[in-house]
Amino acid sequence: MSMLTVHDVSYSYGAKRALDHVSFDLTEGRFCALLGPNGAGKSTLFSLMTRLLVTRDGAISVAGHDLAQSPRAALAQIGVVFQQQTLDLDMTVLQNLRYFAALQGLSGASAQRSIDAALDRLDMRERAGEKARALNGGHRRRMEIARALIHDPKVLMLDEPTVGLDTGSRQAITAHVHDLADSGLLVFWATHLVDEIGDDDDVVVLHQGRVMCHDRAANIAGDGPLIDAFIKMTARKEPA
Ligand SMILES: Nc1ncnc2c1ncn2[C@@H]1O[C@H](COP(=O)(O)OP(=O)(O)OP(=O)(O)O)[C@@H](O)[C@H]1O
Repeated sequence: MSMLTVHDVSYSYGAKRALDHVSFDLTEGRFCALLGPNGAGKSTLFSLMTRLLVTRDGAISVAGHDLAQSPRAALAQIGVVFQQQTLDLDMTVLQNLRYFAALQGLSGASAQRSIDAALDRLDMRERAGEKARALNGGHRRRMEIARALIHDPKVLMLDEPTVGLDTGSRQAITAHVHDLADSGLLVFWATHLVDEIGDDDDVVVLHQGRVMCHDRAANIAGDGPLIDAFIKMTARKEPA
């Protein structure tokens, strides 16, 4: 089933065209990387998908809900982890999650059930009593992913979630998030790091605001490594 549809979306910051007729369609139970170099338009697309920005050029729908016409229904199906950390470091993991659950209208036993389920999915239950400040970078990110799952969305979006993490933490997080896709979520993962993508993952390559291709990673890579295909596809420089 179609979970995230981007249809002919364009966006400009003044004279700067950041997205140019972007279209793709993603289905449930998949890990899809939005792969693009710096400045490709990944964060702009995330901002449009979460309605931090709006455009009249094109349409986005989430789990069948048009984002412009039914924003509440569409946003209810999205869990999002932004590039910048958004935790209260002086609260415990559990307090942070309870606060977010309350913002989502969850309380009491049902909130606790959702929190426990989200912590289990990220293997974070034993950290629930620790202050966020005491967690390492990888565990803070895992907690943010758990938080994004509390309201049981169908789509999990992450904007370059491994920036600044060491190799072990990056690998742990990419493995956890692939497991979430295997359990039925659509995971949409913006990155410029090819090594976070497996052969079986879907990839949308974005460059200078345009979709260069959308296919399985193995098909894009062909006979060589994915990085070579990516560099070739994104070698073209913007005209001065
Ligand atoms: N507020 C803004 N005003 C003007 N131009 C902007 C603004 N934000 C982004 N841009 C430009 O729009 C283009 C797309 O930027 P965007 O941040 O979406 O790319 P990105 O792929 O997320 O890059 P990065 O990986 O560096 O975060 C870039 O050329 C950027 O310079």
